[in-house]
Amino acid sequence: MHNKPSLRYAVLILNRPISQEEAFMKNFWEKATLRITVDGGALRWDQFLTRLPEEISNKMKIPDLITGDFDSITEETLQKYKKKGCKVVHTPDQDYTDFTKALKELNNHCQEHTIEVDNVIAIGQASGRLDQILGNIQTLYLAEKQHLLHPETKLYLMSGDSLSWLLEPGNHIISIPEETRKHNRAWCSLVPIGETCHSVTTSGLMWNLDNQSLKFGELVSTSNAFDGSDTVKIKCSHTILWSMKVPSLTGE
Ligand SMILES: Nc1ncnc2c1ncn2[C@@H]1O[C@H](COP(=O)(O)OP(=O)(O)OP(=O)(O)O)[C@@H](O)[C@H]1O
Ligand SMILES: Cc1ncc(C[n+]2csc(CCO)c2C)c(N)n1
Repeated sequence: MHNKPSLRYAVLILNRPISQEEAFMKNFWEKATLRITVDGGALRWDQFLTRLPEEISNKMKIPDLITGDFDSITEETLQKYKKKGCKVVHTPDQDYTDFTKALKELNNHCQEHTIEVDNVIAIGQASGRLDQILGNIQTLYLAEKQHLLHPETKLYLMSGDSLSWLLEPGNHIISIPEETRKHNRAWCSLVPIGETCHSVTTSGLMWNLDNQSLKFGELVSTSNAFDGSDTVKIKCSHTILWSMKVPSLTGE
């Protein structure tokens, strides 16, 4: 047995209902190195806390940072968290989404406080507004292309029991949790966003690709599945969006 390196991560709460199971979300929040709520995300966090017994929610850590253009958070909630001592950063720029701006503030905060995180996990149901969902994918791209985060920091979007991130050109090995492998409807997908991925080769999937091209209007690998292997291996020539089911965090 060897010790796993400690996981340093930041959690970002976007403006969607938090569908994660209470025990998971509570631990995930408490163990984070940094906690950020993005605009209306502060309301969602506040609502989530009402699902926990008061003696527990009262003892929980407060957000380190509340950001946004503040068109969604209520003044009451903003003041409540200010009083608790949360740092508030207003990001009024209307050329970037609050999620994108929150990543910049996260990076500033890390530099100011000499904090390092290996992973940033943004939590928010992908639902309702397709433009916001696509905007969130654009943020994944901007984080990479505009170096919004430390080059070693990975960014993930968690929506209910689905986890998504970008696979940059090259080779990737993804460990598949046992619970996902055994689940008979565990899905995954490889989606080329904005450009053709000229060559993709995979192993560990129900529908593997062999030096094939992914392109909208031609081939896009949605509703793929795992073949039971411990890992999925992917070689891609261009950036693609990988999404997969993670162990149920919703009790479903
Ligand atoms: N329907 C949705 N689906 C997915 N993500 C969403 C949705 N609505 C909001 N979000 C995420 O939560 C963040 C904060 O949402 P909020 O509603 O406060 O922002 P907004 O003012 O409507 O839009 P923007 O974030 O672009 O300024 C958004 O930047 C986005 O990442
Ligand atoms: C070409 C272009 N399209 C849309 C917007 C609008 N916009 C994009 S992000 C954002 C913030 C939302 O809270 C707003 C209003 C823009 N600025 N530029």
